[in-house]
Amino acid sequence: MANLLTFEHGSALSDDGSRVFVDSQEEKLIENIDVQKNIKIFKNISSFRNWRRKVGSEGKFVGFVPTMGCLHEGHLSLVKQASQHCQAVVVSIFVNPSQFAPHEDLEKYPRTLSDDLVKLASVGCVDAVLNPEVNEIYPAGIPLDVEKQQGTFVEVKSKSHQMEGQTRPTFFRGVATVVTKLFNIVQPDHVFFGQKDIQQCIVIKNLIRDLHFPIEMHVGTTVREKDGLAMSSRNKYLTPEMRKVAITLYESLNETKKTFENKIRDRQSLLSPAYELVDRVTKDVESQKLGFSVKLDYFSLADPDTLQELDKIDEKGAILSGALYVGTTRIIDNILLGLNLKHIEE
Ligand SMILES: Nc1ncnc2c1ncn2[C@@H]1O[C@H](COP(=O)(O)OP(=O)(O)OP(=O)(O)O)[C@@H](O)[C@H]1O
Ligand SMILES: CC(C)(CO)[C@@H](O)C(=O)[O-]
Ligand code: BAL
Repeated sequence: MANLLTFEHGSALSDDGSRVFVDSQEEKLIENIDVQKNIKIFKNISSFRNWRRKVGSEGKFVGFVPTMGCLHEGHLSLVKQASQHCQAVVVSIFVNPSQFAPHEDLEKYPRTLSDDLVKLASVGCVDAVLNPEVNEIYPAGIPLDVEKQQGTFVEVKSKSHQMEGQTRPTFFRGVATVVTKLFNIVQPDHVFFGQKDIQQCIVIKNLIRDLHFPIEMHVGTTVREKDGLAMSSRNKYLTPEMRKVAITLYESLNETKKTFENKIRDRQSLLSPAYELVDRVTKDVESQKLGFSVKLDYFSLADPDTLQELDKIDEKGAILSGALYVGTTRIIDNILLGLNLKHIEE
């Protein structure tokens, strides 16, 4: 690596303005990623913009995968999808404070940058990683208490209060705000989000439309572990005992899916088997005294456009989703009934 200019402890600025890491642990990583695989790692928005301008002037389409890091195969599948649509792929790694409520896990959220970079390098199709500091993204600061916040925020009304929004009332405001900022910085042509966070996809679809972003959104199917558990960075929090129990959420959604496939369409008959399974597991875990508890947050059977809860599914289909606490870890999942992902994308 030529002409490194050290500018803060543990990191350096290469001559094209991209940031690389030079502490002893990561020195090898630079050779691996920055030189061999040619991933540019940007800490700084203005140096990213220089790179973006150059890529645009070469006539390349830019695909963008926003993440909070602690990458797994779900993220990598979006990266691969991006490389099929675009000549340049950007991944952001930014744990966004504004989508965490004060009681949530911002502090302990896994931050695994070195591992993430190795994974991205192994995919071989990532051109740039944007890893900004919180104060650059939020120049006015970002206290988690919404009442104390200052500056500019984005809300997608009528899509943010249902389902996930009931338990996390300011979550989608935080997501919409940071995604708007990231879209303004990255200026992508195509963006890639995962079905696992299906309501987030719907919020972003509306945001792109309402704010006239010239961006096409793609939704990647949920990548699952062998037993069916949706991959998720927060699965890291689960102990082996919790991990076994976590599959209950997907299994219960599948109970409802089987009922739907038997041509049943009314809410109560559809959701009963799911509630029964969770109830059974909740009691089992309690009686086995495993040292943690299981608690259902919600099941939702919602209209795919309005996100309103349905009493009956019609030809339009429905989003079946749920959230389950396994100990203090909250996992989410969903299955589409009678519609496909194209409907969510368009
Ligand atoms: N299992 C998965 N399959 C496909 N895409 C996924 C999967 N998990 C996450 N994604 C997508 O990756 C993008 C970045 O998500 P994020 O970094 O929050 O990871 P996460 O695993 O969802 O984390 P968390 O556990 O905090 O919800 C989002 O668009 C998300 O929907
Ligand atoms: C879209 C996102 C990166 C915004 O912080 C986050 O909500 C996520 O990882 O799903
Ligand atoms: N993947 C969604 C990020 C969050 O739950 O904060």
